[in-house]
This record gives sequence, C-alpha cells and structure tokens, in this order.
Amino acid sequence: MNLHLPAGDAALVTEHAAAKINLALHITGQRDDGYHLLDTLVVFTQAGDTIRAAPSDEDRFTLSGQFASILQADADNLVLRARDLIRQLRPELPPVALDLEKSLPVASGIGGGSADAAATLRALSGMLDAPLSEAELSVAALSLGADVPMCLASHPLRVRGIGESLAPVRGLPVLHMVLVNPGMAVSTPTVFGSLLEKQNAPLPELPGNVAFSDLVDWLRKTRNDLQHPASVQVPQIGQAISALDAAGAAFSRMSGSGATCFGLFPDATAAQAAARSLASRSPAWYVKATQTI
Ligand SMILES: C[C@@](CO)(OP(=O)(O)O)[C@H](O)COP(=O)(O)OP(=O)(O)OC[C@H]1O[C@@H](n2ccc(N)nc2=O)[C@H](O)[C@@H]1O
Ligand SMILES: Nc1ncnc2c1ncn2[C@@H]1O[C@H](COP(=O)(O)OP(=O)(O)O)[C@@H](O)[C@H]1O
Repeated sequence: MNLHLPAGDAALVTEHAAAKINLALHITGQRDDGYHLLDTLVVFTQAGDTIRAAPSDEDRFTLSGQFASILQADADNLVLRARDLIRQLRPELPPVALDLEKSLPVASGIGGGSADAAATLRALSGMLDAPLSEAELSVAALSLGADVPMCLASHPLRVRGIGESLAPVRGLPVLHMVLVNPGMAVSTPTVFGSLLEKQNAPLPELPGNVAFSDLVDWLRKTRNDLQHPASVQVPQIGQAISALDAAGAAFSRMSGSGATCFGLFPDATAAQAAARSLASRSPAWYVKATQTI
C-alpha cells in the first residue's frame, strides 16, 4: 500500500469489503428493462478486499494485493465511481488518497467490485461533516450496481427485486466455508442472458435460529438458478464443486453468476484442512478457508 501517509495516521479510515456469498438464488421474473428479479439468501465473509482512505493534497488511487494486476486504476474502477458519486452529492469532499487491497478474484460471483464500491461509500461518507443519510447511501449504492446495496449492509440478508429489497436474516449459525475459484472470469450479463426459465418459485421460508444441519437441509430444497448457465460457459465450475464435495463439504454450490463455488463445513478445522488439500491438488485455483461475519 502506498497512501503517502505516515503509518498510524489518525485520519486513515479502513473498511472491510466482504465477499458476498449467495447461499441460494432463485430467479423469479424479469423486469421490462431486462433486469432479472431474484430471491436470494446472502451472507458475507471475513475474506474480502480492504479499502483505505485518507484526506490528501490531491486525489490518488493505488491498487495492491493478490488480484491488483487484473484491474486498472482508472475512472471505471468501482472505487473511483463510488468516490465520484459521493463528490457529486457532497462537493465539499476533500481530495482523498484511496488504496484498494484486492484479495478477491474479479468477476467471480462474490461481489468483490460491489463490496469495494460499498466500502468506499461507507469510508468517504464517514469522512464528511454531513455524512450521507441511510436513504441517500441506498440510492447511491443501487446506482453503482444491483449488488452494491446488499454489500453496503454486509450482514445476512434475504434479497429480492434486483437487489434493492433487503430483509435482515437473524439466527443463522456462523458458517465455516471454503471458497474455490477455478480462475475463469464469468460475464454476469452473459449468464443472465442465457437463462431459459425466468419464472421460478421464490425461496422456501427459512425457519428462525437454524442449526448448521437444518440450514444444509433447507439449502438442499433450493437452487442457484444461475449455476447451470454459468457451468455451460465455464465447465470448470462443475470440477470445483466435485472437488469441494470430495474434500468433505457438507454442502457445495456456486455463488452468484460464478465462477466462485463455496463448500460448507461443520467447523473451522475441517474447512482449513479441506482448503489445504484443495490448494495442493489444484495450485492454480483460488482456494480460501473463511467464515461468515
Ligand atoms: C448475480 C448477482 C447475484 O447477487 O451477483 P454477482 O454474480 O454479480 O456476484 C447480482 O445480481 C449481479 O449484480 P451486479 O453484478 O451488481 O450486476 P450489475 O452490475 O447491476 O448488472 C450487470 C448486468 O447483469 C444483468 N443483471 C444484473 C442483475 C440482475 N438482477 N439482472 C440482470 O439481468 C444485466 O444484464 C446487467 O447489465
Ligand atoms: N474494484 C473492482 N473490483 C472488481 N471488479 C471491478 C472493480 N471495479 C470495476 N470492476 C469491474 O466490475 C466487474 C464485476 O466485478 P466483480 O464485482 O468482481 O464481479 P462479481 O460480482 O461477479 O464477483 C468486472 O468485470 C470488473 O472489471
């Protein structure tokens, strides 16, 4: 990281941009503008990117971390789109130095870019004397992407509409999981565009205070409707799920529009052991043991 700031500067704001996992995702319709209606249960993980922000003599943006080289530090980066949006709403925002530590694979169904945008909105709004209201933040988030409002919240949610209707989900256990990405970027519009069935039933009701085994039973009654079209585009998704199952996952599935897949494990020790075994068998894959926040 190179923020041009002394380490430990009190003005430095650090925000976690958590990976978003769609535990279940049903497509329930399509709007006139082409966007698809979802019903999805999402959780967020300790695995994520990090946004650091501090007032500066001029606007700066640096990229660091495992996946930094895949991204450009240009105006299309969701971090800068979020900064520019805040400045449009609050022109008094001072020049800021921003660093994105990019630890999540890009275009991978776990909302990394959306989480970065949401973390930037939170960080920069918090630096203002007049922070954005919750309503202003929600509108700003949705204008940056359908996944950004849920990433702004970053706690377990049932999400409907295209991503704007959020209901908190309480009583889920901490979930220990392994994330596996076979290294292939997936185009979200292409996956949505190749869906054949767009009118599916919503998710079944989720009982409150579920134990791990109850949640797995519930998940078996659900689907990710994007998994089949994504697997046609990227056959390695099937291999990632088979590998998670072979490593002992109690349940495995693809998240979002892929290609990242998650496997659920009963505890952290089991998840870490599975991650070690998966990483040694497939050294080119992104493999990460983590847990929900
Ligand atoms: C599929 C999901 C599930 O959480 O996650 P990811 O795979 O991106 O992580 C999201 O709905 C993705 O949200 P996000 O990635 O923010 O999508 P956007 O940038 O707003 O839209 C990218 C494109 O995907 C299609 N799209 C997106 C969302 C939606 N509900 N219906 C759509 O048809 C549209 O073609 C749109 O132009
Ligand atoms: N900071 C960012 N991190 C990741 N992707 C970004 C970022 N800024 C812009 N993008 C673009 O947004 C698209 C979606 O990225 P991402 O959020 O990682 O996908 P997904 O939601 O499928 O995990 C990518 O094609 C990428 O080029």
